[in-house]
Amino acid sequence: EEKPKILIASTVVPESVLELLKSKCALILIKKESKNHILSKVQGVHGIFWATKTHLDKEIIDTAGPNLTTVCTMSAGYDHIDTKTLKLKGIKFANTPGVLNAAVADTAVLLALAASRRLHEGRVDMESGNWKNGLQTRLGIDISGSIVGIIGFGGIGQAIAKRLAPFEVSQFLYTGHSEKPEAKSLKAKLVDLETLNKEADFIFISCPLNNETKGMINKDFFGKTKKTAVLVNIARGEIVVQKDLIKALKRGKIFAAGLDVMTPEPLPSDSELLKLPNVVLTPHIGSATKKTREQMAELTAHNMLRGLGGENMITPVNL
Ligand SMILES: O=C(O)[C@H](O)CO
Repeated sequence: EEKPKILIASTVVPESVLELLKSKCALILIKKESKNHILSKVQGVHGIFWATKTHLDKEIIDTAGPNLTTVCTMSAGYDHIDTKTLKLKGIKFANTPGVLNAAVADTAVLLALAASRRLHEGRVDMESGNWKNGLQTRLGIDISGSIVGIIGFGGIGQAIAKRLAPFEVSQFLYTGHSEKPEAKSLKAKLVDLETLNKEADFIFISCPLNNETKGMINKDFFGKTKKTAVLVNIARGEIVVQKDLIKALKRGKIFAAGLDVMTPEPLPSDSELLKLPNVVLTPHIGSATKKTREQMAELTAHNMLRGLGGENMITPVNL
């Protein structure tokens, strides 16, 4: 019996995971992130292992042809995948939720502390010989006693709250479509976005990017934010209207921002975001620890093998 063929669009899959896949499948490894290159290799595959930010669009899915039964993305987010076409064609689809919650939530805490305590500004001042006198010009915002708002209270949002609870937060607020049972032990309260915005001292964005959330954090939003608020985004850049955020930061409509995600990525090196003292940036490294990336690759591979074998995948997305 011939082995199923899978296209692996990635340069980041560990050797051990490639070995596991090789034992059961014929691998077509794509090392260039170019769509044309992918199009030239994808025809006839049974599975697609997607670990690139390139959009997996209708053209690629169509070009793969009727053999294709299983698509697995090595990411929690799947805004870069044309799930509508997958659904239409009855192609099975899985992502990697859960295994990255801790690493991403750690990054959120890192950014919240760094932004609220003006890490970037202080460092830049030191480099330019501007230590200044005393602490009075460097005052930050406390997490202890603060109200923390979490937009999107899924696995990552909850992991952020769990990490921050020992910092003596006074109240957690969250937004979402329904009350989460996990919220109870954290005494987190479901509110609408406007209430969260009005009340929160720290605002974390940890929801998926989709039609509902795209551009949701915009000029109107910043018009109602506390001037002392700290915004952290570890989700997707496009949830925020970046030019509105830049204005809000410049005009003191909010205190600071910590961003792991932005628009576009990579961020152009002349972006205004890089020039603002009250912004802390990391280059989309939320899940980037050795252990987490390995676990994501392993989960993707197991989903793939199960999908191809006609078994239930571990973390399927119900389209
Ligand atoms: O969605 C995810 O898993 C992260 O953004 C890394 O790709």
